[in-house]
Amino acid sequence: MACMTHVLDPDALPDDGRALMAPLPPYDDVTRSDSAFRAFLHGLPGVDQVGAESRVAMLGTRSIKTTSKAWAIDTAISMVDLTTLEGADTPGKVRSLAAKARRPDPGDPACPHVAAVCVYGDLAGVAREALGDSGIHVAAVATAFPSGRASRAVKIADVQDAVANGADEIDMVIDRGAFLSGRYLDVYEEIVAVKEACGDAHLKVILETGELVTLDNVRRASWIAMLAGGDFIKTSTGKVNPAATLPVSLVMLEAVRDFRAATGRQIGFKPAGGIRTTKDAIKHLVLINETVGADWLDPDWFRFGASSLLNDLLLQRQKLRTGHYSGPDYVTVD
Ligand SMILES: O=C[C@H](O)COP(=O)(O)O
Repeated sequence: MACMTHVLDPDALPDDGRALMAPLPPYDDVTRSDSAFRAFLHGLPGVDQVGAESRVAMLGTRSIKTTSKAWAIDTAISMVDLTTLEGADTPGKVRSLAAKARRPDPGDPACPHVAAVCVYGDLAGVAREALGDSGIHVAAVATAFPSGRASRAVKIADVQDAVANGADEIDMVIDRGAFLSGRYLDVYEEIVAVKEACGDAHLKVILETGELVTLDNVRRASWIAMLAGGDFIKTSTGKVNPAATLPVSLVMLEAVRDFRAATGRQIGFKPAGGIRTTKDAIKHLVLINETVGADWLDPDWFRFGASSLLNDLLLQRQKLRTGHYSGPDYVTVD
């Protein structure tokens, strides 16, 4: 992953922990108090929900040529965080997922590998070992995923454990209870603390947009996560419906676009949960291209969090190459 600039300037840190929370200019002042932060977040432009829905509906009707489709499928494969997040996960399941991540189509060496394997923290070591020097990242969910209901100390220990086990990407959940009761600074401070605990691991901040009620809240939570130093903002855990809807993705993409324009710092975006078809993936690629541009069309800056999307991408890829769908044993159905 390309080097990302940390939002904090370590040389500027006085002794008290609060200084750890100074975001980049021109926003260095907005977290000085609860009321200042609330005023900033509620002063962000309101989201036109009807406009967002009609824009994504319009983009969803775009057709793409067969040659572009082949490119889009391979690009989407290279952006998948291949995920298993079940209580019944075993080391064997993670090893077989890692094998699939490395060689999604064992019959075609030209098929790209995925971006990352995403697991619970206790299985990060198994994934790390199985992925070896493939260049595939190990992402671990942490901070009492998916509810986020635990003390901060427990969440930090969860992150440290996942990193010690070999995760180089941490997918944290925000405290939605704090967010929805207006305690924005608490949400912010927790992300800052988790980022510190990540060390060199990159941090994806899951907003769980299906619980945030409005698109205005999605915009506010995106800004909290970006100001706090998240490397990526991510829609959902995959455990709550609705998850990665296109209007939500549009709002979050606008947030990363506006944040880069204001601060010069680029933040990645990861829609996750409920993205199962090649059609859904291509709609997202069109949305990126139209909203933030080609700078984000790269696995360093865009990921799909998905457990079964890869299977459909492989089926459609095979269909493009051979003109027909392969038998049911061509992809593992999981
Ligand atoms: O982060 C990824 C999600 O947990 C996967 O959700 P999904 O099973 O709906 O693809």
